[in-house]
Formats: sequence, C-alpha cells, structure tokens
Amino acid sequence: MYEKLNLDNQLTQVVIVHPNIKWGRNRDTLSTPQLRVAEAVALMDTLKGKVVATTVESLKIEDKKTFFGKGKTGELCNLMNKLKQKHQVTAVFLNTTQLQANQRQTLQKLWSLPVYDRYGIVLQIFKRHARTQEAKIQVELASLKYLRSQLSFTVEAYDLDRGHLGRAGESGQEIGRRALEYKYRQLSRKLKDIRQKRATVRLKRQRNEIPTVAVLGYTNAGKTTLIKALTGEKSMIPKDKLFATLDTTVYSGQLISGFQILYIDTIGFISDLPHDLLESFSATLEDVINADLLLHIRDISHPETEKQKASVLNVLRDLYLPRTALENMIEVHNKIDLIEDYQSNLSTDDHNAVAVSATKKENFELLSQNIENGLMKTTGKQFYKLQIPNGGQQLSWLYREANVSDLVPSKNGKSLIVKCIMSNGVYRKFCSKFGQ
Ligand SMILES: Nc1nc2c(ncn2[C@@H]2O[C@H](COP(=O)(O)OP(=O)(O)OP(=O)(O)O)[C@@H](O)[C@H]2O)c(=O)[nH]1
Ligand SMILES: [Mg+2]
Repeated sequence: MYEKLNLDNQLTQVVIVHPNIKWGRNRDTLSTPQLRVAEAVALMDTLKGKVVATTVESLKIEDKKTFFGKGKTGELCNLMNKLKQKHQVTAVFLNTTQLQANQRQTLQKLWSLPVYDRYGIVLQIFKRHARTQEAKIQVELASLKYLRSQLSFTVEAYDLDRGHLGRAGESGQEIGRRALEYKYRQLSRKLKDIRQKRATVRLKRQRNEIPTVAVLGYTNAGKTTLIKALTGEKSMIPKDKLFATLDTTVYSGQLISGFQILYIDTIGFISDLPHDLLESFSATLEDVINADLLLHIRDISHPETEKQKASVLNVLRDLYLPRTALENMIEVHNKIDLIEDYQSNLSTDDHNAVAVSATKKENFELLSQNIENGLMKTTGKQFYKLQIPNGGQQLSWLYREANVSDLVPSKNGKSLIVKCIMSNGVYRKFCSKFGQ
C-alpha cells in the first residue's frame, strides 16, 4: 500500500539542510546546530544513506510557501545545482520536524529533488526496526497520520480500491482521506486489543510484586547492551543504530544480592521527536510511567552528552511522570571505557551518577547496589533474608504475601534460607504470626 513511500533508493546520496531557527515556539533552546546536524547524519547512517554535503542555514521567519525566504531559497537552488554537478545527489533531508505539503512540493520543484523532513525519515527507520505486532501497528498509525497531513500530494501514491470506497462526485483527495480514516480506525481497534493484553500482563506483574526498573535514555546510549549484560539475556541484540529498540520489552534479572527484578528496555529518545510519532508510542511508554524505578542511561563519551541529557529530560517532562519518579531516577554514565579522564570532566550535578561500561561490565556492583537502594526507597519495601523451618507454613505464607526471590536449604538441611521482598508491614505480620 505504501510502496511509493519506500525511500530506499532515494536516500542513497543525500544533502542535509539544517535550518537554524532562532525565533518563536520552535526556537531551539535545547541543542546546538552541531548536535542537530550530527543527529541528522546519524539518522541517515541508520538508513545506510551517504551524506554528500551538510549545510546550516539560519532561518529568521518561515515562509509559508517555500519554507526558506526568497533570497535563501535562491541561494540554496544554486548550491543544489553545484552539488549535483559533483555528486549524484538523490534527495534532500531538510532537518525540520515536519514540512507542510505545499512547502515540500515547491522545494521539490525548485531543486528537482525529493525532499524529506525529520518525521518522514524517523518514520522510515521505525518501519524497518518494528518487530512485534504492536510496534508495527504503531508505526503504521504514525504513517497514516503523516500521509493525512501530506494528502494533497501523496494521494496518488495510495493504492485505493475506488470501486469499494469511492462515492459519486467525490474527488480523489476525499476518497484518499476516507480510505486513510477507515484504515486508521481499523488499526486503532487492533491496537486497543493488544494493549488490553499488555495491561493484564502489567497487572499480573504488580500482583506478583516483582519490582520493575525502566531503562531509558537517548538512542544509542547503550540501554539494550546494559540490560543484556545485567541479565545475561542472549536473545537481545544491541546495534550501533538509532532506534534499534522499538518495543518496551521486559527482562528478568537478579541484583548482585540475589533479588529478582524486572528490567524494561524502552525506545530511545532524540531531541525533537515529532509529536505525533511520540504519541503513537506513548502507550509503549506507559510501562515507564508505571515502573518502580527509572534508570537514565547516558553515553558519557558522546561529545553532545549534556544536550542529549536535556533532550531526554524534556521528553520525560512531556510524559507527566510523578515528581518522585524523576527525583529518584538514577543517572548512569555509560561507555566510560571510551574516555580517558572520566572524573575530571564531570559537572557538579553529575556526581551522584553511577559510571559504568556496559560492554566491559565495569562497576556493576555499585550499580546493583544503587538500584537496590533506589527500589527500597520508591517501593517502601525491603529485602529480607529469612531462615525458616523446612516443611513449615512459613514458606507458603511468604509466597502468598511477599515476593520470594530465592530459596536454598541451610547447611544441615533442617531449615530454608529465603530471600524475599516485602513491605515493613508485611514483615511485621510475618513476625507476629510466626514469632521470628
Ligand atoms: N565502548 C562501548 N560501547 C558501548 C557500551 N555500551 C553500548 N555500547 C555500544 O553502543 C551501541 C548502541 O548500543 P545499544 O545497546 O543498542 O543502545 P540503545 O540505547 O539500546 O539504542 P536504541 O535501542 O537504538 O535506543 C552498540 O554498538 C554497543 O555495542 C559501552 O559501555 N562501551
Ligand atoms: Mg536498544
């Protein structure tokens, strides 16, 4: 259905044009043009497109028709012509959140090249990386939203069954719009079913009282690598790619003290994720909202690590997390193996962070301890190691009322050593019932 939007062969030799916007709501206060251009290059890299040139162009006010004003558009026409003489340019990536349909059309005509915005590019990456049914539907819904906004020029790209959907006197555009809405409703229903199942699973998890730790952060920071290293999960494949993970997936792990917890791997953030796109994934992020503890993984070796942090905190703010969730969030500085003098580069508010190397498994004990302390604080629960008689009622009571993580017989075999997590209140009940 969307074949004509498959950008594979158009995105082989790309020119990146970055508009440096200095006004109004879109003013870029969080990041530098360098970070934005680096992000754009990384996005293209993920799509295996070669960047033949990048240019940062200041934009004082957005022109409704051409995006850039007249003078700048003319300059850019000259630049495109020059670049075309040197390279086989196949497309332009205009690094703005979303172009209006008419702006895109005008620029495409002027430059005689297909023009893509950030939404279109990110969507393309999401399409390639979606694995589960939920992720695929979410991506498709986001595509439909995008198509709807670009309808005037993409309608012919839509494979419509006119006989079935068309009505007498309807224009191609109207038919297109209705077809999109029909498909949108269909997919939304499907997604609702899947999410209901997810909610049931979450409820079960909460009932089992196994603490959950959501691992989040900027894309490519090493979230998947870290969880894989902490849990020994073999099925996970970290990739040097943006948005390698599109689904929140839960992995069971153990802290060094032996207690069982669940890690949730999440979709990576970038600055200025198109809003509709983030919305399509907001249900996926519900697991983050409901987690007992948040781990913010940062690639501390990245030259723009501070700006990346600001972007992540900005996305988190939009999720309306409880204040305490943010206060208790643990910051993890990853990839310390890539920098020489980690300590001396720290800013003052970085001192509470835990520095690790996910690939070298460095400093995992400290991280584990921090997670344990964090969970105790956020859940109000404690980790207990109890010695109970073998064959008594205590064990089934603990299975019912607490979360049993581990169970081993004592040396003489007469009793059991049980590790479990429970609130202080539950522990007091246990003591008064069994006289511990
Ligand atoms: N040198 C070094 N490389 C690391 C470390 N942790 C992760 N990486 C590399 O960083 C790249 C990205 O790792 P991922 O674990 O896929 O990152 P992610 O945060 O899950 O990325 P997304 O799912 O795309 O958001 C991979 O090439 C990893 O091998 C580390 O501690 N040191
Ligand atoms: Mg990942």
